[in-house]
Parts: sequence; structure tokens; C-alpha cells
Amino acid sequence: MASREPIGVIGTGYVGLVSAAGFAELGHEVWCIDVDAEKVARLRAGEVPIWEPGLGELVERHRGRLHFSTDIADALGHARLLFVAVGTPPTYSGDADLSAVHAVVGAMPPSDRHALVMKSTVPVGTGASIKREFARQGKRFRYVSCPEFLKEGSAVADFLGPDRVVVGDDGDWAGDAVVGLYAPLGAPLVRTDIASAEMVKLAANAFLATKISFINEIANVCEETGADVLEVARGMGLDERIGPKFLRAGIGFGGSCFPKDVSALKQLAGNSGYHFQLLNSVIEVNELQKRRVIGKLQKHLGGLVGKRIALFGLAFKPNTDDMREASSLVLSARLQADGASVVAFDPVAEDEARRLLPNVDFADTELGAVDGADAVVLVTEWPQFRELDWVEVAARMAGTTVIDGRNALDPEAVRAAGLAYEGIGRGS
Ligand SMILES: NC(=O)c1ccc[n+]([C@@H]2O[C@H](COP(=O)([O-])OP(=O)(O)OC[C@H]3O[C@@H](n4cnc5c(N)ncnc54)[C@H](O)[C@@H]3O)[C@@H](O)[C@H]2O)c1
Ligand SMILES: O=c1ccn([C@@H]2O[C@H](COP(=O)(O)OP(=O)(O)O[C@H]3O[C@H](CO)[C@@H](O)[C@H](O)[C@H]3O)[C@@H](O)[C@H]2O)c(=O)[nH]1
Repeated sequence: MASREPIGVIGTGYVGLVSAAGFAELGHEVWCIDVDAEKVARLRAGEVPIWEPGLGELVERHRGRLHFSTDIADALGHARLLFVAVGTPPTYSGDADLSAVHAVVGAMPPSDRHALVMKSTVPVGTGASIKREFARQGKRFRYVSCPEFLKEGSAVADFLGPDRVVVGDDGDWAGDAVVGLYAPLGAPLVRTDIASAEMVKLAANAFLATKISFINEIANVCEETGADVLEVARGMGLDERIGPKFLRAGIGFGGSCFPKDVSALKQLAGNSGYHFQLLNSVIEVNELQKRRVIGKLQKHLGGLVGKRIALFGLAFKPNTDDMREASSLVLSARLQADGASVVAFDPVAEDEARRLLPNVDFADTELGAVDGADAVVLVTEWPQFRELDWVEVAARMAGTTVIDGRNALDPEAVRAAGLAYEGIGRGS
């Protein structure tokens, strides 16, 4: 095992740390680099700074193979493949901010024995432009695009059991080496050119986001026509050409990827002279969907001024502490703007949420959150919310309204407690 290829990973966030731990699980020594000295110190001390199921155990198991540093020379000295997993957040224009990627590229010394392997999600053409930059500086670095498809909340399992591995390269040793690294996972391989690999990533995320906005619009029509979107999604999903996944209607998609990558693809198309009409609708439907709960609350409560609204869950999805682009951010801002007070409970995202939502009250438990609440909104479908004693909830609430923003609760259990249940796309 010890003779396996040593690897460098630059950026130790969700993707970088999970990838590093995953490569360690496959038997590799991994040198992990981050500019955040505090994060590196915590990782060196054996602490995992993010909440991701199974990650802590994996990092602990492979502490001997995982090396953490702020100095990129440590990775360059040990590994020829340097995986780049730095953030590419959105800019005000909707394009991807590539400053962290450019900082990494600029820090590379002249070398004809290293390769940069891009895991960060970047616009199509980034690889070509980095290769030109290397050439201009006389650096003989190799370049490989190897987009990452893991999902937060199941990131470790996704990394070790991917649906496919995509490798875009120039057909040289670096591409061969990356293909070799992933071979033990036994996943279907798409080996292609760099631009196509970059586009696979953006297109896959945009397609999944489109699927969500589509089912959300169907849900909205279901509300007007008396159909139940859960039944509709089940009936649609059994068609193998459609498939059952990503047909869960709700209060919109969030997270660090879909909103940013849909916008980045739209801008990329626009910058290349093509108007990507469909993506405008995907984005707009999602923005409106996050606000639809407000209308439902107004209908039940007859106005929001002075009302106390309890939010169950704040993270952008269950099993993560990630609050980036969470629907809860838009929802709580809208509620407060309409004069309501907001109290929230999330099992793991509270620390990050407190920073982003200074005017929200935080409860230590679900039941603490519902004390005196006029309405409850389920925002993030943590499994524990399904297990609640609704009779106890009803006894503690001042009002009777429960809006299930993820269609995750049992309507009968909620109604049996004397509460008024309303989901998304399930009739009113
Ligand atoms: N989060 C996901 O689920 C996911 C999945 C697939 C792809 N991606 C893509 O992967 C990339 C990383 O996403 P993330 O969620 O892991 O981001 P993140 O913000 O969690 O982590 C990025 C890390 O990079 C570090 N960093 C920034 N500049 C650096 C530099 N110059 N040198 C070294 N380290 C530096 C930061 O300190 C941070 O620790 C993004 O492009 C994202 O779109 C994310
Ligand atoms: O049927 C569904 C499925 C998801 N969502 C929402 O969509 C968002 C994103 O969910 P998910 O895709 O599970 O999480 P991410 O961790 O953001 O993963 C996406 O973004 C990553 C970053 O690019 C990719 O690697 C993954 O393949 C891609 O699924 C969340 O707000 C979910 O609540 C729905 O509303 N309905």
C-alpha cells in the first residue's frame, strides 16, 4: 500500500478534505494544503472543521497518511499530481470567481514533472487559459480536468462510489495517472478533452437544477388543480427515461453549487454570445419558490406583523452544516421584512446560522422553537422532524399552522394533533 502514488490536494474544504481522506482510504499518502492557517492547525490537531457524515472517522483512521500544511512546497516536494479544490464562488456578475484558482496557478514553480488536476468547478475554457498561462511563464506543468460530483451529506460515500469518473486531458502521463488513481473504484470512466470535461460538470448541475425547478412548477400547478405532486412525481419517475431522483418538490434548491453553477453556465453562454433562455427560468422559478411559503403563511395567519414563526432546519439540505444559499436565508429575511419574528432550530447548522442570521432567535430543541409560535415551517428535512410528537407541538404552539416546505412530514399525524397541515403541491 505504501508504494501507491503520493498526492497533493490544494484546498481542504468540503471537496478537498473529502477527496484527501478518500485517497488516503485508497492507500495514498496525501499532502493537503490550505491558505487558512487556523484550519490547517485544527486539521493537524485531528479536528475536522466541517460536519460531514463519516468524514471524521475516515480522517482519524488515516491520520498517518494525511499531512496538512500551508506551504504548497510540501505538496510539490512529495507529489506530482496536485488536485485543486479551492472555492470558485459567484461574483456580482454571476460569473465564477477564479481568483483562488489563479492564486494556485501563480504559485506553481517551473516544473516538467507535475500536473494540476482541477477538481474545482470552473467555466469551460479555464483549462485552456491556464495552459496558455503556464506556456507564457515557461512552466511545463501538465493539466487535467477531473470535476467532482459528490453531494454534501453523503460526500464520503459519493467520493468512494461515484456514478462515473470524468477525466479531461491531453492524452499524456498526467491523464493516465489520474485514471489509474480512480481505477480501484470501478466506476464508469469518461475520458475526454478538457473543455468537454469542464462542460459535463456544469451541464450536469444545470440539468439537475432544471429538474427541481420543473417539479416545483408542476407542484404549483397541482395546488391550483387539486393534484398531489408526490403522486405525480411517483408516476413520472417510474418512466426509466425520467427516473425518480431530483423530483422532490419543495421550497427551492440552495447550496454552494446549484445556484452558482447554473448562474455561471448562463453567464458563460452569454459571454460566448448565446442566450441560454431555459436557465433564466430555472433561476427565476427557484427564487420565487423560496418565497411561496410567505403567501401560504399570510393565507393561514391573515398577515405576518407581530407573528412568531418557527423554522425547523436551516441548512441548505439535511446532513450538512452548510448554510451557503440556503432557502432559510431568503425565507427568514422575507418573514422579518413582513413584520414577523423568527425562531429556528437546526441540529448542526446553528453556529454558522447565528453568524448569518443575527436577528433570528435560536432554540436548543424543536419543542423549544415551537413555544408560543403562530406557525411552524419545515425548511430542511432532517429525519428527526418526522419523529416529533405533534400533540406536544400543538400544545406548545400559540397557533395551528404547519407548512411542510419539503413534503417530508406525515400530514395525517400533524392533522390528528389538531394542526392545519399544508405541504408544497399537495392541495391546500
Ligand atoms: N461542496 C460541494 O459539494 C462540491 C461538490 C463538487 C464540486 N464542488 C466545487 O469544488 C470547489 C471547492 O468547493 P468546496 O465546497 O470544497 O469549497 P470550500 O469553500 O469548502 O473550500 C475551499 C478551500 O480552499 C481554500 N483555499 C482558498 N484559496 C486557496 C489557495 N490559494 N491555496 C490553498 N487553499 C485555498 C479555502 O481556505 C478553503 O478551505 C468549488 O469549485 C465547488 O464548486 C463543490
Ligand atoms: O429533488 C430534489 C433534490 C434536491 N433538492 C435541493 O437541491 C439542493 C442541492 O441538493 P443536492 O444536489 O443533494 O446537494 P449538493 O451537495 O448541492 O450537490 C449538488 O452539487 C454538487 C456541487 O457541484 C454536485 O457535486 C452534486 O452532484 C450535486 O447534486 C438542496 O437545496 C436540496 O434541498 C430539491 O429541492 N429537490
